[in-house]
Amino acid sequence: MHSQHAVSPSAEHIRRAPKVLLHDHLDGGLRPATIVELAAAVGYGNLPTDDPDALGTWFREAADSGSLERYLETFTHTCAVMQTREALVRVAAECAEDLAADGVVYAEIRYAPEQHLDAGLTLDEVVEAVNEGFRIGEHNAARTGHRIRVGALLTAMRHAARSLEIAELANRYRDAGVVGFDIAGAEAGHPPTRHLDAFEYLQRENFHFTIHAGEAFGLPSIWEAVQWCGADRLGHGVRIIDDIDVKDDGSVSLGRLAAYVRDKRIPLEMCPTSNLQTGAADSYADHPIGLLRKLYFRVTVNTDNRLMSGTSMTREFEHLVDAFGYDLDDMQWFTVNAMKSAFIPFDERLAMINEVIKPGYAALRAEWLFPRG
Ligand SMILES: O=c1[nH]cnc2c1ncn2[C@H]1C[C@H](O)[C@@H](CO)O1
Ligand SMILES: [Zn+2]
Repeated sequence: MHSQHAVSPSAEHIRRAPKVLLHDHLDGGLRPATIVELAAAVGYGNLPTDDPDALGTWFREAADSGSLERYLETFTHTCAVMQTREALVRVAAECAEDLAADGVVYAEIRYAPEQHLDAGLTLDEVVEAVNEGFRIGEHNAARTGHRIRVGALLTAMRHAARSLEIAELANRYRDAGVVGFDIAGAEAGHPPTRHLDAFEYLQRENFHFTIHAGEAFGLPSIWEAVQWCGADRLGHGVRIIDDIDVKDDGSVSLGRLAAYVRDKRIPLEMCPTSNLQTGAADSYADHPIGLLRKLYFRVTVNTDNRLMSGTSMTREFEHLVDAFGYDLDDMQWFTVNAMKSAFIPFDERLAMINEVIKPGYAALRAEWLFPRG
């Protein structure tokens, strides 16, 4: 029997397959050439180099330190050039265009509005500029035949004290382009429970949020995010693996927390390349995503920071195909998982799955039936 299922998808297949991205930072995905141009326009003189190629390499190498704290230092440069309305509109538009060209059909892009106030913008102006950029990017992408929908997640920085204000901001724009809330930044020493008032506010408002947890710090951070804060999803969550015991005979037992996360279908926003750079995993083949997928956790595949990780959704899937032998069915499984876990309304998620994602994979799977010439 000739079956597409046994065929490893090519890079071109992977790029054309519909993909869903839930965890991607706006300030971690700029085009190097755009950073150089914006820096010149706003007079930012601290870039390590003005050559776009060299700058792209610099970001990847600087982020490849094995430490989340050092990784996060590289964002000083991207945030520095994202302080004006024009810059934010442009960066957001290019983000949507780049993702659409990579075959992403739905994306939730996060950023921290509080990091874009240095030149005098208000929080509301930041949100409105980014939303405008996403709409422009969606429109431009559609004109080139790539349809994408982009929603914003507003991030509060976990070392700062503005989380309630940012949660209120997110809720204010919830029917105007913002689909949820997030907490990011250095994990060790900044437990999510410090931001309980923000999470409780969002719960009272029936709004959605995800929390970066279990990346640089282990199970206690995941436990707090889930059981104290009520996170709808976990950013990374890789350390849930510490609560899973694989015995020599291959049998597996889950601790209480891992069982809870799986039973409740709590989505894990996994970002393999980012995890290798910050030291949360040693290699693609050793990345917990392989075991978690086998155990049917609600795993999703994400880019985190395309600039710092030199990655894209296509590249993340290429690495996983190499490491675990995934085929188009696996890709569809990850993609449907992600769409089910999105923060847009249920009927829209279902329509994306049934009208866009499944038909897209079906068309790719059927290609072997037709001669190519
Ligand atoms: O992987 C991450 N973990 C924690 N914080 C992160 C990660 N990637 C980016 N950030 C931070 C740096 C950005 O400036 C901020 C908002 O996007 O979120
Ligand atoms: Zn992140």
